[in-house]
Amino acid sequence: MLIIGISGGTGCGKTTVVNQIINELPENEVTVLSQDHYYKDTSNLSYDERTKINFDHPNSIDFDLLLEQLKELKSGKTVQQPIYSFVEHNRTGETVETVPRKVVIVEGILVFTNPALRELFDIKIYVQTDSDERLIRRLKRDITERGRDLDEVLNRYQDTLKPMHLQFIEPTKEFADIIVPNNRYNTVAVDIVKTIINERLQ
Ligand SMILES: Nc1ncnc2c1ncn2[C@@H]1O[C@H](COP(=O)(O)OP(=O)(O)O)[C@@H](O)[C@H]1O
Ligand SMILES: Nc1ccn([C@@H]2O[C@H](COP(=O)(O)O)[C@@H](O)[C@H]2O)c(=O)n1
Repeated sequence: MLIIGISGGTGCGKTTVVNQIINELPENEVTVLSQDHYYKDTSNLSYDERTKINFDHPNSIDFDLLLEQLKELKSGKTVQQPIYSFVEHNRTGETVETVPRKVVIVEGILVFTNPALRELFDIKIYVQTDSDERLIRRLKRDITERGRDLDEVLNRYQDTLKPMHLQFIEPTKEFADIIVPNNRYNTVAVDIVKTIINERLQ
């Protein structure tokens, strides 16, 4: 099994790059663990309290569960990945059955901040996109897909997202084996990643 970590700031295009990699590889060869599904369970808090959580700080992530499930996949076991709702700011209580495959991708803004997780990655990829471009993408996505409005996204950007990006995410670029520039769709980089994956699988 080849375990690939993919990180980079919000809106940089991690999910898009993951989907491009999946499309380039044979069907059923890739399993994805998304850090977004491992936000801590906060059912003990009210909705208003949940909106105030700093979702860009490593403490918001249940790294214990993410690590445990990644290790289980590595040992050939199927896991139940939690499903998260960005509208409710909480886990839905449902899970998705996730099977071990030749390639396991773990993607998320904070996955390179955790040393134990970093140790498990055979290849670390950082997707690099300018912050203005990321903010524009984030605004469009959060308004159309995550039930947010302009003020919510901009306030979160100023209050937590930008400072956390500079403190925790950007510095983890130094751990990357490959940096993918993604201000534009970058099919050349995806081709290179595909070639490396195929070489490592032989
Ligand atoms: N290279 C790109 N050029 C333009 N839009 C992009 C590009 N990559 C991703 N997007 C768009 O930006 C938004 C955020 O991308 P996404 O892959 O969800 O980022 P992330 O997973 O890093 O938050 C999505 O709407 C996606 O379609
Ligand atoms: N309830 C939540 C949880 C997280 N976020 C934001 O999601 C971003 C990470 O996801 P990407 O897919 O964009 O990498 C992160 O920046 C959090 O601020 C949220 O808005 N609400």
